[in-house]
Amino acid sequence: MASTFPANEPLAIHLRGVSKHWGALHAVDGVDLDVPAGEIFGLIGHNGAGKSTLFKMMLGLLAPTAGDIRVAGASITGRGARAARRQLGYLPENVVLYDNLDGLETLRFFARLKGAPLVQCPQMLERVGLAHAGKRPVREYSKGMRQRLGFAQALLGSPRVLFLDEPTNGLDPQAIRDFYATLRELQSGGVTVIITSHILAELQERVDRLAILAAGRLQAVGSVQELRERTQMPLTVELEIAEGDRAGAVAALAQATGVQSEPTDTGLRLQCAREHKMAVLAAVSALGARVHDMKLIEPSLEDVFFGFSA
Ligand SMILES: Nc1ncnc2c1ncn2[C@@H]1O[C@H](COP(=O)(O)OP(=O)(O)OP(=O)(O)O)[C@@H](O)[C@H]1O
Repeated sequence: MASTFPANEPLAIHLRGVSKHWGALHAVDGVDLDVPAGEIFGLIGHNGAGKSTLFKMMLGLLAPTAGDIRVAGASITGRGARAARRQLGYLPENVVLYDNLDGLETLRFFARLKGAPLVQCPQMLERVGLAHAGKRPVREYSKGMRQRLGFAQALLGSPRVLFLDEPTNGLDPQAIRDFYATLRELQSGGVTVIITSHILAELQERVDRLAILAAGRLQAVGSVQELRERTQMPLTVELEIAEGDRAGAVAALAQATGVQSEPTDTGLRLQCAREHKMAVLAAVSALGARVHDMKLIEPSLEDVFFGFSA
């Protein structure tokens, strides 16, 4: 499942044959993956698919049973691993914070652990929209504020590769927008982001590429559009047509394309294979003024996910 990039393309992530077995349980099983620097890359899968285990191995927190892991150009185990880890930022699924520390003290604590400059702490609070709360104890923080503080600690030390495990958990819609805007800014500075989420509609528009993991194995890697095309799922066409014109439209579309449409509250819906899209559009166009409006709906990332992981 490895992708091939030009030889001179710097790779942020390079995995070959990576496995983690706990006895008979193969949590991660023979994963090959390349992620070029500067990508926002999604990792999706059911509960227990192996996402967090793969994250922890890429971060050097968990030793693989087998395989080769290079992150930000260096091996994450053995010689040079310490230097390699300084290039990484990590927001775990459940970030542990100390309730008695305030926001700024929390970041200073993490900065010392990471060897990051303390001067970055107020800047990171500002970056995640918590500048006003820096002196408040973390026990008074809302869920979303705690999550933002967790994100701020992941940004300390200006990492080249960021691992974010369900980072938008507990964030409101505005905070989610701000969060992804920050990711885009980081990306424009060459930072690579590896992100997991169960909210597929949120990832769909925001990742450059993604991987689908099931039972520890990669099922597919590509952009959302590439995966849509690979699953060969049909497109949906919805037409708004006045009630009196619907029967004639059904017959005309069936005759021109062989595709059967079904009635909806406002008109007709039909599904067609991607390769028949232009023929269907031509048939719709031939219906002329009978069609008041039209929507062409691509399969969602959720559809694609179920297509690959079923
Ligand atoms: N320390 C451990 N010892 C034994 N098995 C483990 C350990 N950690 C994880 N596992 C198992 O490995 C498998 C993968 O777990 P992992 O946490 O990586 O899944 P995940 O994809 O992150 O799931 P979720 O979406 O629920 O967070 C699961 O079957 C889990 O029970």
